[in-house]
Amino acid sequence: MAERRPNRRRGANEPDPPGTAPRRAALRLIDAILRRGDPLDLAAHAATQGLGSADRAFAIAIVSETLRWMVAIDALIDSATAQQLPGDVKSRAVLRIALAQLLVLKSPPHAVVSTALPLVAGGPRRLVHALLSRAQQEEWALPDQASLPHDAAERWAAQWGDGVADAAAKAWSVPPPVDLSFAADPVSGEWTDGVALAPRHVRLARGQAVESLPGYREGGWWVQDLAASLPARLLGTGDGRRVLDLCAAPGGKTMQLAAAGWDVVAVDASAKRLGRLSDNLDRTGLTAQVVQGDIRVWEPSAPADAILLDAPCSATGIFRRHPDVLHRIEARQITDMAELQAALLDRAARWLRPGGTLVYATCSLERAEGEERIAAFLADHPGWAVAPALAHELPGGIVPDPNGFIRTLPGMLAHVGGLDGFFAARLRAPSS
Ligand SMILES: C[S@@+](CC[C@H](N)C(=O)[O-])C[C@H]1O[C@@H](n2cnc3c(N)ncnc32)[C@H](O)[C@@H]1O
Repeated sequence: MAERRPNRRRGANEPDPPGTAPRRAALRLIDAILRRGDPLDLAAHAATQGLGSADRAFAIAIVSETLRWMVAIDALIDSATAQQLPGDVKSRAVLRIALAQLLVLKSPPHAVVSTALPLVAGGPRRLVHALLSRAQQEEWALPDQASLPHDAAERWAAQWGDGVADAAAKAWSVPPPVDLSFAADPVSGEWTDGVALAPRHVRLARGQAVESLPGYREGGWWVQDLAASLPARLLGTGDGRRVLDLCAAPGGKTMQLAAAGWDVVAVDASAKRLGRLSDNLDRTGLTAQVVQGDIRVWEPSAPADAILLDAPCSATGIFRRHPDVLHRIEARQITDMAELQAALLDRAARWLRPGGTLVYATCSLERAEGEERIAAFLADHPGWAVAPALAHELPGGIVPDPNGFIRTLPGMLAHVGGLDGFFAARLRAPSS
């Protein structure tokens, strides 16, 4: 992107300096996330409309790094202002994205300042200018480790202990590696840059363009965090038996199940997300029956041998990849999600043949959406039992918890790039 030095004074009708458009988009996007609570990936489309792909990627990078480092950036802003700027004023948002560019993305300072000032037109331009100048003169720097937003830090310290909350902050400070799941064991020698942490898995260092990796077109693999691949592994091979993949889109687990020989019925309420699932099946050459349905009302025509319910959840476990999540999710949403999960689990349990297996999973780091959900389900459904996950079913370094559940936490496998936070329980239906 071409950049130029800022004019000393700009007239009201002067055009924005080059490079302002992606920053303006970043400002819209961060507003949608922090004020309206919109997810980054949904809001990005509207906020970046009209931008080319490089500017769009830049706007999203600004927002992602702003969110990841926001606690530390806010502390810097507050240390330099006599009166604390309210959390939701535009000038704070402009300072946040400008400081993320200066301190994280290392954008040229003159470009950061010249493009920040038009964003506060009609507001405290002087304050913004003075603070950004001070940041440069005093060579402000961020700490080595990002801090979690207050609510998440408190919730996780209370649920998992200070060590896990600290490991989460560490994990949040660096973008995560790229995990690939394979339909069949990868050809040895083809992935020498990667490390296999489980069968049909390769982990690559971050920053690789997925489309340029070997075999992308042939569709032998797809991107899926190692933790996200664990629930489907609990169902083993299908040998043509029928599995209901409930809440299936965009289809990471559908592809695993199809590749493992299951006859898959993939159900999801979202037509748009099912479109991505169908694209994924087309690319990988795997097959599944794709059904659009809300499982609060939809019903299968016959009982299934197995069910995978990858329930909608707060998604707090995937905070490394979605740095907006921890800024958006509040206790109330976790409670609402837990209620929905209970309803979906209750319906899914009716659709299994006697003695069949149901795997329940969420990408959440909240007990209310995992351990507590299953405890409540078992209390309400006599005859159902936990079929404990076994150590040999899991990658080395991950062991089932004392209840036989899979609970991946920040800090696990940290020496090889860590894991998303996931919960999975395998349950057995009564045999009659
Ligand atoms: C965690 S995502 C699923 C991820 C997917 N299993 C995978 O591995 O790629 C949850 C999904 O639940 C779907 N969903 C939410 N509520 C639903 C409902 N009532 N009925 C069916 N699908 C629902 C959402 O559209 C979303 O695609």
